[in-house]
Amino acid sequence: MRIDVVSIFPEYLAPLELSLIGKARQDGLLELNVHDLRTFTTDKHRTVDDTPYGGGAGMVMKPEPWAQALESIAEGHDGTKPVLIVPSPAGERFNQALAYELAEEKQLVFACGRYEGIDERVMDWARDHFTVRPVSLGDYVLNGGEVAVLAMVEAIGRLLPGVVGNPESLIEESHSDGLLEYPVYTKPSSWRDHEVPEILLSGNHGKIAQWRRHEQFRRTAERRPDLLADFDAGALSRADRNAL
Ligand SMILES: NC(=S)c1ccno1
Repeated sequence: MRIDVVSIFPEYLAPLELSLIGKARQDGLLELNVHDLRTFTTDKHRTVDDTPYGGGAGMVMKPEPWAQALESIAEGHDGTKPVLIVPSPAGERFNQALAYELAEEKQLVFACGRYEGIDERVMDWARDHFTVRPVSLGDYVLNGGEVAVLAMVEAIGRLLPGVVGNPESLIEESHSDGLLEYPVYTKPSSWRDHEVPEILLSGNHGKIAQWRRHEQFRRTAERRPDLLADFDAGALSRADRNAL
């Protein structure tokens, strides 16, 4: 996969040189390019914003630098358009399912807006060259898209083949099966008068699996009942029914 990020603060994306994503880049599992939007300006002040038509507070990002930046990045992929992801509180909600969907793409381009946002005509123009997807991390407002890109690139990048050491660890994570993950424990079995659940010391793998599944349902009901509302009751296995 190729990922491109366009920002007026490219240094904000430096953490993507670290840890799992950084190693994936070094190993050639992921190509990641960060572009400074100001590179695509033509005036001596390298201007990227201007006042909004219709009035109102703040500034709006000018369209031309964005069009030039995006034109320089878009690669043709045997007829499929790259996906242009625009982090925005006005976007579709990012979740694990969308992370898996986007991990299948050949090229993702992230446009980090600042100020009051990017001139909407950029999105209209971009639809001829990209699949344009405004995406929100959550119902809150950040000062720009960079923080959201860090989160999304990590969530997507870790799903790519070879990035995490043990692919098994992706299977039982929160949201991988529509439920929150079960609690985990390690040595010592007794710690500051807090004990590891006996069942986990029993060696009975069937009972342990049942206990873990029950904990997933219990936690999800307690913390995220909305997820249970979406959970397909018809998909409940016999093991699930026993765990409930
Ligand atoms: N909620 C998101 S992703 C966002 C981007 C910019 N401001 O908020």
